[in-house]
Amino acid sequence: MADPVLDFALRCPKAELHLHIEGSLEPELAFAMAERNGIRLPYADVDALRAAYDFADLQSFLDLYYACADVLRTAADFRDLMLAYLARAHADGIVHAEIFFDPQTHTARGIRFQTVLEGLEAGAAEGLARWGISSRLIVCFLRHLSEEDGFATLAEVEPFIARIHGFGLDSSERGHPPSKFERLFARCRALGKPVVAHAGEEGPPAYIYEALDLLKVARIDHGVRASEDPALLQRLARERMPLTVCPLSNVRLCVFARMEQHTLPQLLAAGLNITLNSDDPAYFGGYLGDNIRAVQAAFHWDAATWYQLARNSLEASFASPAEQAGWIARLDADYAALNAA
Ligand SMILES: Nc1ncnc2[nH]cnc12
Ligand SMILES: [Zn+2]
Repeated sequence: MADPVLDFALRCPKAELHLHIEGSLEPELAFAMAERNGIRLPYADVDALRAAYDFADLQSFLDLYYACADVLRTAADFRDLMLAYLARAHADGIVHAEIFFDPQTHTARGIRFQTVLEGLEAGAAEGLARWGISSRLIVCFLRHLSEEDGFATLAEVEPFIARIHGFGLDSSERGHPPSKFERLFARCRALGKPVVAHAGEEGPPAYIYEALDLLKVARIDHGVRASEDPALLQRLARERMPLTVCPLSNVRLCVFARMEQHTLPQLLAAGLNITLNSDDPAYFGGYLGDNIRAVQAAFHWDAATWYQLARNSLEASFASPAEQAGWIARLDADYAALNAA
């Protein structure tokens, strides 16, 4: 490859910490599942579905994302979905992925939580066997639904709690502040699990404060609107709070008109603990490698910046200190080889 810095950024060991497995459903796979499950998607073919990926905001994306998730019916569907994602992740140097899934999207359609979990775990086990890629599952609550609905979902999750590595909050952000879920997240933490939340994607900086102070999150998902609040930037930097930023997602959902207008450079300059992620790669123009290429084309970062981003992702993961140390040793070796070349 002609550009050694980009080559390093693409190949070095890294973690993906913000990935919705339902958002990795490629149109080809969606149509294959629709056919085998006897479902009609409201699009003529793969091209017509892809042509609908023209979003004005988060809600316009979510409407399509939930409609497509209807093809996921059996444990085999969830397994295939997971394995397809892990294949792409492995190709992008990802050694560890923390994967969101939305149980309410499936249980509301009559699919049992256990079916979803077993399918995802089967895919994860196969990904580990084939490529050595490690993964963890994070249950996300849909914030457009009530806290009561979230508690009912948590009751379905609890028999399987040892197999769940954290809890998150996603879906329509505006009008659904983190404070709506304060009691639910207290219960998740009492179960001994770390919690994360989408905040400051479309919502205001106040939602980021609420995620920190009321939900007591270990990471902020997105958080890009923190750039509007200097005091918040200072706090996030001081606390070394990880932000799982998803650049292509932000452009596709019109948070920023162009990649060049993304606030990533400001967030980095403010000393924030930034990680890069793909969010919903089937819908937003690509996987982590595509995000890295798009960001590098816009900002031309040096190898030290890419090293730090990869390191941040490994250190902000919920993997054990021993696992992290092993991956960081490999990252350090790759970085030393680049600098020696
Ligand atoms: N980018 C995103 N924001 C909020 N909820 C989501 N669910 C899937 N992708 C999401
Ligand atoms: Zn997300």
